[in-house]
Amino acid sequence: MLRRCARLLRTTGALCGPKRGRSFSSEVLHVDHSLPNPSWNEDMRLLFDQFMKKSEDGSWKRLPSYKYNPTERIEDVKIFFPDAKLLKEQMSQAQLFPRSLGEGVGFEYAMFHNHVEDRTVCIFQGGPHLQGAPGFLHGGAIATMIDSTLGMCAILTGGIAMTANLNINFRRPIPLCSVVVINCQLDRVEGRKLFVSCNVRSMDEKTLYSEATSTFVKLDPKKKIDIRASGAFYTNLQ
Ligand SMILES: CCCCCC/C=C\CCCCCCCC(=O)SCCNC(=O)CCNC(=O)[C@H](O)C(C)(C)COP(=O)(O)OP(=O)(O)OC[C@H]1O[C@@H](n2cnc3c(N)ncnc32)[C@H](O)[C@@H]1OP(=O)(O)O
Repeated sequence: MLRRCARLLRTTGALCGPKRGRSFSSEVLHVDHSLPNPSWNEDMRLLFDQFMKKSEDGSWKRLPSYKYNPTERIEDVKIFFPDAKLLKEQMSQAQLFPRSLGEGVGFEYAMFHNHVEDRTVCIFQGGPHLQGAPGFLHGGAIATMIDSTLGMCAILTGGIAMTANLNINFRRPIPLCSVVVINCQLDRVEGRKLFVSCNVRSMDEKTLYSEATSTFVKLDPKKKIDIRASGAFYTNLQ
């Protein structure tokens, strides 16, 4: 495992985050990070190929994933924010948290969604900078990927929604640099509430690492979100 981590560390830093005031080439802005890169180990590639095969008949779809907000996404969420100008300024500097670390050292993942079954699967290789207990993934890193996968499952089914509640049972520690599969499903919808759940298992499915249930709430366009009310977020960007 240590040798694998060392190899991952050597591949670090292919893409650095934007610095304020700099502009980015469309090459950087439009990199789809859910495609294989040199830091992916054999297990990750094998699972990716298996899901790509499943996607051939259209039942599963690979979800592209970008570090920076595509313009269309800003348009999608504008309706919930009273100050569209401020939103645009802030979002132009923002990076998707799980994509904000260098290649191979943080969150390497690809998600696939099945629209018929309302299921989302994430194949996830947690890199050496996500360590919690020595040799194992940090619980917060696991929670991040669980939240992100549940979030995609909820959003793709119900539209723009946010995590209202997330319960996780951590059953076994996840070895650093190993590959796990996060299997999410939409359980039910009640009004604006989307109930989703998932488990995190080893590639051979024999080890159950974690289980989670969550409630996402669809945002109500009548309730605008005032970015200025969130002082920390706003002042950090000044
Ligand atoms: C932002 C969308 C982006 C879209 C683009 C997609 C791009 C990339 C996707 C990546 C995936 C990311 C996934 C990660 C998601 C997150 O981590 S979100 C961050 C963490 N969450 C938050 O910060 C949310 C903070 N909370 C709120 O803003 C609000 O509380 C709320 C929006 C969740 C709900 O507020 P409101 O709309 O006012 O709803 P209410 O009227 O209060 O309640 C509606 C019903 O929901 C029930 N409810 C509310 N809160 C909870 C709760 N904590 N637990 C359980 N249930 C809750 C409430 O009881 C109401 O139910 P009834 O209708 O009365 O039955």
